[in-house]
Amino acid sequence: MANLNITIPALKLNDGASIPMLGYGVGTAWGKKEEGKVDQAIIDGVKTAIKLGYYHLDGAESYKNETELGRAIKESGVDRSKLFVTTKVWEPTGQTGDIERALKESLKKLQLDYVDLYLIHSPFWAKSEQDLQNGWAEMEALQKAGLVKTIGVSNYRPQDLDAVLKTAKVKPAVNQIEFHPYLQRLELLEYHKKHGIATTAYGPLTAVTRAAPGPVDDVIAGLEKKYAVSAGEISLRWCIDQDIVPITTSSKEQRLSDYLRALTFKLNPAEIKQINEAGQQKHFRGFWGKKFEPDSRL
Ligand SMILES: NC(=O)C1=CN([C@@H]2O[C@H](COP(=O)(O)OP(=O)(O)OC[C@H]3O[C@@H](n4cnc5c(N)ncnc54)[C@H](O)[C@@H]3O)[C@@H](O)[C@H]2O)C=CC1
Ligand SMILES: O=CCc1c[nH]c2ccccc12
Repeated sequence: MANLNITIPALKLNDGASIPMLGYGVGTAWGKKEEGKVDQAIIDGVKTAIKLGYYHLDGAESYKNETELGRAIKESGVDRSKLFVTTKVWEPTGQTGDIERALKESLKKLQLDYVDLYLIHSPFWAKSEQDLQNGWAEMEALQKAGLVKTIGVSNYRPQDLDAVLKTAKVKPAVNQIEFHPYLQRLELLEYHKKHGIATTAYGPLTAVTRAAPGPVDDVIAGLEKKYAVSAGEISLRWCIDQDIVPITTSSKEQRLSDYLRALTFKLNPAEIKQINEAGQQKHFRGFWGKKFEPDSRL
């Protein structure tokens, strides 16, 4: 296996912190049903990713594997300050103190005294605008207390961000969303740009994996040939070249190693446009489908 020995570049966030431009997700591939028994395969998978240079690790309370993520971090031997660790709070109840309790529990499992990025996993728990605003105020307090470096959200739509921004003292630094050629989120990306919110992308390989075949196939095949990389790497680069941070995952070391080739070339604006135009001919949402109705494209 070629060791590319690549340092993943970083994107500056609106609070001055830097997020590595490619993340490793500890989520869907190995989502555990129960917290219970420690799963060595998850620990080994994260350690492999770290060994390859994936220092941006994307976890969540709901993945029920923060214990494994924490052990892998410890056993990796990489200095904590070099890693960028994200976790997410699942469904707060709206009661003050709820998010703080969840974070403290996460930190305990992760064996960390802070996370680099803490996200509210989705807006769908909130029963009102006020819930969203109170939840965000709690996040601000946690940042102030030093338990998290950067705060953000995930799966928030323009209307959810509108509610948060009405009362926010600190703007969300990040919105983690599903993003790929078949779900381009143009209105939301415009909103992010206007407010200085960075976009991180889950499901970045969707168009070439679970939503394939489709109208981007020919464009991507041409680019695979031109840059001598795989469709996955073109998909990741398509995000990076739009200043969007892809979060991918695999249990296969070879795939994770190959994905790093996404950092060795650049798509030109015409190539990005070709993917965008082809992608807009199909719509596909892989996660949270029902929750996004009636407008699944938001
Ligand atoms: N905030 C949220 O609501 C969500 C966050 N996430 C985060 O994003 C991370 C990545 O999400 P994914 O959708 O898994 O990302 P992804 O689109 O990069 O897909 C990765 C998956 O595709 C598979 N894959 C890769 N190459 C393939 C090929 N050639 N043929 C078939 N399958 C192939 C991998 O084995 C892996 O399971 C998760 O681990 C999690 O951390 C994921 C979903 C929702
Ligand atoms: O974050 C992605 C979607 C999701 C929400 N909860 C879980 C639990 C396990 C795997 C994925 C997810």
